[in-house]
Amino acid sequence: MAVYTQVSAEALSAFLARYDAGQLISAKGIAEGVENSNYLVDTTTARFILTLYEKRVAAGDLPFFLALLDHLAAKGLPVPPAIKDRQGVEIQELAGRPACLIQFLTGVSLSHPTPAQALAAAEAMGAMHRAVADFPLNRANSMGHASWRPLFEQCGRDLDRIEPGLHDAMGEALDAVLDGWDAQALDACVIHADLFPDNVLVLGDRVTGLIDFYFACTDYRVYDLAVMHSAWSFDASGETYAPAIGAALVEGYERHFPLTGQDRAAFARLAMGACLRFALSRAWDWLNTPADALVTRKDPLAYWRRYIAYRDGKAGL
Ligand SMILES: Nc1ncnc2c1ncn2[C@@H]1O[C@H](COP(=O)(O)OP(=O)(O)OP(=O)(O)O)[C@@H](O)[C@H]1O
Ligand SMILES: N[C@@H](CCO)C(=O)O
Repeated sequence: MAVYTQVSAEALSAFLARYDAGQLISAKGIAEGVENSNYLVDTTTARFILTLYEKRVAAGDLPFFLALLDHLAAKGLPVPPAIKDRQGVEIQELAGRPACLIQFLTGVSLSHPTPAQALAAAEAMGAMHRAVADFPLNRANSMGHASWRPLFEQCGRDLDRIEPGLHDAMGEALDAVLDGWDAQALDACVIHADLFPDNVLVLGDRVTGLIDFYFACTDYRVYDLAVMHSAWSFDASGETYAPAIGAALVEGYERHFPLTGQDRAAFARLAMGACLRFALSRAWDWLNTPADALVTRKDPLAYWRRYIAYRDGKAGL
């Protein structure tokens, strides 16, 4: 369960008093997610999400994320902007953490997407990439390719505790994927970088929310599609590839950005890179989260298996 920071009713009532947001009725910790602490907050006037930012979100990056959400919301994308208090302040401090009160969006977090939902979500990602064309800010990708080897080295030989031989196999994978990564002549823009099914809200086949922009950054545009492809087109164990979902993602995305020959040629490497990014962040968390923590650790091997599928041409475009 992703509630790392507990908030008392008194502290939350005092926090809400800064806003025109009614009186506190209830606040429930949200089980989903691994990065931040999230509460569903009901007041006498509305429902909100309260997010307290934890380990991987630097407070100094919050103005970028919130400006991006405001920009996308102003263009009609279904993203949840932060609420401003009476003084116009969006970023507060609560229980010792940076905190924001966020607009609640209706819809259901996806766990087992259908091809129609995949198509709609990838189309929404394409619309997002269009909408950032005049967004003036940039943010380096803190979980981008330059961070993978340092993270691998921090995990070190402990990787072999996850699976014997994993350390050397991942080392070889990094050598192969990183060689020439920088030299790829691909478009870059602000991307979501973590658009997993659980970060898309839907009602039926309609996308009602794109959420969790806290890895958003400037990187190769098609890398965002590759992240999405790796997250959506496999079962949870990473063993079974679902080509119909993969094809639906590409079809949806191409409604905004038809893939060029260069995009297609780069795709397998981008997807392998995405797999290493998530295998490594999961491995780090796996090795450093106590087994009795109130958060469900995500399986790094489920991402390592995806890497092998892309490498061996068993998944892809
Ligand atoms: N604005 C919102 N409106 C409605 N529900 C939301 C909103 N923001 C978050 N949620 C709910 O809270 C859950 C957790 O949120 P979120 O994915 O942002 O957490 P996280 O810890 O950052 O997750 P992750 O592990 O994906 O990085 C979501 O799956 C969704 O159900
Ligand atoms: N979406 C990521 C968590 C955020 O880094 C994962 O499933 O590993």
